Amino acid sequence: MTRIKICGLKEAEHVQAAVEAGANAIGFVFAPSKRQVSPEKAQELAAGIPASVKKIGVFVNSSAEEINEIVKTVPLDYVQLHGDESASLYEQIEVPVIRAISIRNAEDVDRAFRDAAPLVLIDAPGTDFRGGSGHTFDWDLVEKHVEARPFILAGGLNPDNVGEAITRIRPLMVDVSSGVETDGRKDSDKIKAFIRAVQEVSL
Ligand SMILES: O=C(O)c1ccccc1N[C@@H]1O[C@H](COP(=O)(O)O)[C@@H](O)[C@H]1O
Repeated sequence: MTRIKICGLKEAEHVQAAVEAGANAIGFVFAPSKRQVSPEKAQELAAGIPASVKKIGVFVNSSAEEINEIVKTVPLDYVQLHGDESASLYEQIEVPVIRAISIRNAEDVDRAFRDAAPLVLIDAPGTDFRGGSGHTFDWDLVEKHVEARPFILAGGLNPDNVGEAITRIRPLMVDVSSGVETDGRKDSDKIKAFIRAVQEVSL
């Protein structure tokens, strides 16, 4: 079944809703963002997440030292890099890297599918921040690459469009933030609806 990441969580009730509904991964944003959490808050939230649910930290242009310091505080399983980090940083980080690449054109898709990171995430370009814009990108650009390697799909997903995304480009994992919010705050009903929508199409 397609795996599910719910990103940008800051409150225990939303973490609980995501875990109980069947999320496979929870994302904490440590980068500048309206969804940013402190390492201490993420540590507290992570304590309530079972080991089977992966904890993923989102960073933009932090150094390996800064990232590894947070990995010591919060038991992260992966770090997701959304900035201009080079591949040489990957091996300096203590947990596996998910490389996020913004897709504007076919060259960006080629670059994403060639990246050296253990996992790649393809996303729409950010607006105010380096991700989490709530916008989709042109999924047609990806269709010819989908067999090349497993990938994570992000960017403007929501309970209404995630089924079509899975059917068309078959990602390993789908990742959502804006699409499960109401008025800028996570919404437990939308989190559950998103997870249900993935489960229905993945049967
Ligand atoms: O969510 C953020 O605020 C954010 C800030 C900086 C970098 C990445 C961020 N989030 C990631 O963006 C994508 C897509 O989110 P959306 O569903 O379109 O809102 C997702 O991978 C988040 O992890």
